[in-house]
Amino acid sequence: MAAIKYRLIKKDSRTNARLGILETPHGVIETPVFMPVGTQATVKAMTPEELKEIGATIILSNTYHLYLRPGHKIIEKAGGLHRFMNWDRAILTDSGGFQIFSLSSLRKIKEEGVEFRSHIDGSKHFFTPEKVIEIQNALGSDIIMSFDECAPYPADYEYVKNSMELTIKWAERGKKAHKNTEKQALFGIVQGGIYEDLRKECAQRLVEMDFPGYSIGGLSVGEPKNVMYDIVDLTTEYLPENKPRYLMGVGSPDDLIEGVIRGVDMFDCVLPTRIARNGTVFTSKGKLIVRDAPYAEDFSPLDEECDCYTCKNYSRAYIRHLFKANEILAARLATIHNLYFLIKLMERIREAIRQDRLLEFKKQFFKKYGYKEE
Ligand SMILES: Nc1ccc2nc(N)nc(O)c2c1
Repeated sequence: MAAIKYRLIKKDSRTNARLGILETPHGVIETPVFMPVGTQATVKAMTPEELKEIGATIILSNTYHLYLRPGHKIIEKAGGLHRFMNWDRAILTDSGGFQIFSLSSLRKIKEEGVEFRSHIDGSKHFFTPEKVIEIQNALGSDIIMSFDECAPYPADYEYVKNSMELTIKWAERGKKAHKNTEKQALFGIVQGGIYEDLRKECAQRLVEMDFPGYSIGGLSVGEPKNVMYDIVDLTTEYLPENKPRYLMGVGSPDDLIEGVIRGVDMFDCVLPTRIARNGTVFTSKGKLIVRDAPYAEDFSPLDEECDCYTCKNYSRAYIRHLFKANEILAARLATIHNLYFLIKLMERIREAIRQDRLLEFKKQFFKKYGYKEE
């Protein structure tokens, strides 16, 4: 029996959007889904109960960070990541490839693996596809990622081609090393930069290896939005309909809608939690920097149309005050709201697919939010 089961419930009649159900060992997930990021075994400023309250069904954590601190062996001794962080719904762990390239200094990429220095204390480490699988097996996450190289943007064709070849080899080695297939679903990660032929080749070769799900990596790394959208469009074309597609590191409200339209089922992004801590929140009429002066005597909620705990109980003036006073509650109230906003957005997207009016929903949301149509 495989660790996860994806069922395609309905395809949108005019786009590549899909309504699906993803069954995992830690609960059922309705897709398309937004996954809050909990890199170091916590979604910053949120308790698991608050995450459940806002409707989160799956969260992310990270191999690179948890290996460095507190160490995957300690988490294994604690009974695994679910037990350690008191989260009994689904967890997806990223493999660390991306974090090594974005966080650590002194990296040496070889066929065998990647040598890097910890961003915490400069100690030297060596990740291989086998090591990364072993760490994720110890963490016990429900969905785990292959070890990949996320090519930088921009990068020339030769570099991306070699990098993609390495990602394929590492995916094969990781798949061989992964024994716990009943409990943990290993996804392949499609790379290939912005090059159509490399994306097609990478997707086809990963599909031949028959993973239970596929991530689209190497995007949301600084490329223009329309380039990202085009690469997503062409990559999903080569991925099987009956398996989930996960667009890594995305995103903002417009990116979520555009990604769903192009056939993506799963998303994660640090944006909602990160900007919340800096006092920027999503609202149905666009982003709002609540710490700004105009809100000093604005006693309305962050968003008139939002029914989250924050919007039901606190005013912009109060939340602005908390930010100005550097109070911890500021980050908590803004984070609750931002995560709820995106999780609610996904719920409205799923409803729009059900009613076959996704494009109308996009038009209406974009107009109100202040986005210009692509
Ligand atoms: N934008 C991103 C975010 C996370 C990623 N994780 C992995 N493993 N690979 C990528 O290409 C990513 C890209």
